[in-house]
Amino acid sequence: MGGIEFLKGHGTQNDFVLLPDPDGRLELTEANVAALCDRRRGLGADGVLRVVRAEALGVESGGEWFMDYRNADGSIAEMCGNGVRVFARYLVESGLAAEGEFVVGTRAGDRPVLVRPDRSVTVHMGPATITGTSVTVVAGRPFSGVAVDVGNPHLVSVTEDDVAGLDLREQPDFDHDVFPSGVNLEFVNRLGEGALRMRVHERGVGETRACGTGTVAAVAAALHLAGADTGSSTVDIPGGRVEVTVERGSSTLSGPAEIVARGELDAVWWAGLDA
Ligand SMILES: N[C@@H](CCC[C@H](N)C(=O)O)C(=O)O
Repeated sequence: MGGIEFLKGHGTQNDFVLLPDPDGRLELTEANVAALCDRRRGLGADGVLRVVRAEALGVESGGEWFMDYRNADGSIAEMCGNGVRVFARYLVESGLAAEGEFVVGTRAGDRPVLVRPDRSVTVHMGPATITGTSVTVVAGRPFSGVAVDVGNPHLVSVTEDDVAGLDLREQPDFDHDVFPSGVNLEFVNRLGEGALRMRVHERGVGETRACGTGTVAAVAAALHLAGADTGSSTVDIPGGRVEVTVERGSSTLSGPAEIVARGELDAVWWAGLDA
């Protein structure tokens, strides 16, 4: 039995296993994705990016390739900003797309990307929509936040407390009536004009070292709280720095993307995961 091709990559240390599956033959289940992403019994990653032709899934897209994204716990999410950058980098490095501009299909819709020779990728992330306010509780402390939809749900708390001191090892509480499908939680400090620092607790993963959609949500929320709806900012996360621009009805995310390894999954191990 032949092995299953994989690659490992990251965008600002938000790390992913990529599974090239052009014709949509691989069966992904919650169990096999969770095992693959486990840092002890699998390869370890914050999520899986299945690289599949949109046509093979019967998905409408202006692009040839569809990013089938799964969180580390096996759940499906609509969108992943760092994942799209890594996905695009892989397509170029493997000769499946030419450097420059092309479109990647996602569950949140088409995302145009620009892949540069210096390994940085800009993604057009679509609208960042303010949907209301809510509260999250970290280790008994409430933080009020701005709810932002970036294709997936976010609650952004801009705080004076140094976010470096937060204990995000446990799932913070949130209002399940406001976020019935769960929510990504961002905690943000303003560092100065056009500069933010952020930590994140991701839905379906836990604390990660970066979240692309989260950084777009953070900039949109910080602008909103300052009475603005357009602007640009750097966002420092534990895994590095990205640049975000929010406009009316659109946004962009720019940052690095790396492919770090490639190999084969053991076919017997993989087949046994669902047994
Ligand atoms: N890390 C991602 C977001 C991945 C999805 C998220 N955990 C969710 O469930 O919505 C990013 O870079 O945007």
